[in-house]
Amino acid sequence: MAIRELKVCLLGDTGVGKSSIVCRFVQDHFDHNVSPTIGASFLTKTVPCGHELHKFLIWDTAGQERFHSLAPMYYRGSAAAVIVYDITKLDSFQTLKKWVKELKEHGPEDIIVALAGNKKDLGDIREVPMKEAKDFAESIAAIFMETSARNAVNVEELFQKISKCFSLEFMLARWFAPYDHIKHCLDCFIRNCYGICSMGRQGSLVVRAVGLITERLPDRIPELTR
Ligand SMILES: Nc1nc2c(ncn2[C@@H]2O[C@H](COP(=O)(O)OP(=O)(O)OP(=O)(O)O)[C@@H](O)[C@H]2O)c(=O)[nH]1
Repeated sequence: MAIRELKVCLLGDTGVGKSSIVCRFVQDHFDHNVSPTIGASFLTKTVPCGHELHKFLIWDTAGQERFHSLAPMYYRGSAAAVIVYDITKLDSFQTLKKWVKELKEHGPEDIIVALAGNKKDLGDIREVPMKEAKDFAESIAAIFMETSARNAVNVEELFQKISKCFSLEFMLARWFAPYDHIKHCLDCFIRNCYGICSMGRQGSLVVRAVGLITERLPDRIPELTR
């Protein structure tokens, strides 16, 4: 099975639970007395996604203000960023908005952004209404989940959602989106040829996809070349 490497960074205020989310995802473990991250830490985990394997290269950044200037090193070149806030701390949601702005201005152009409202288990003392966060996520086309690293709620699901954004079907659909006239061909391609094409760099994959469409669906060539 082809392996796709996905660099992912976690951003957000200190104490919101970034390291705990990563620890839950990678080791299925929760530590009540985790120390604040210094600089950043790095972990990996490989998960299946359809006919592919996705290897997450996870950079868990330090939330303390004194480390803020290091963050670009980690979000640069990232395929996705998980911005974490603590649902019991309104301030951490304001910080999240600053991260969104910074990523928009200085982050990779096509980065996938996921917002995680952590400590869902402390819902009775929440300060950030779920609807407000969800609406904000929608307004910036971000993935949204409320998680609990402590109770293992939605952590796996969060990474699955990110993973899906890099699945073959999803990426092909994104690349071909501007070409409405070959949409039907693309649908046919996905239905008929999925699993045959080799994974590679984006360009070679697209070339191969178009090659397969023209080979298998010659009657569609006029649409492709219109
Ligand atoms: N109740 C509850 N506590 C959590 C949860 N996730 C993390 N915590 C606690 O919150 C505190 C901070 O967690 P960390 O994972 O260190 O937070 P962080 O965002 O990595 O912090 P920095 O490394 O300083 O940026 C720890 O005491 C954790 O045990 C959660 O889902 N629920």
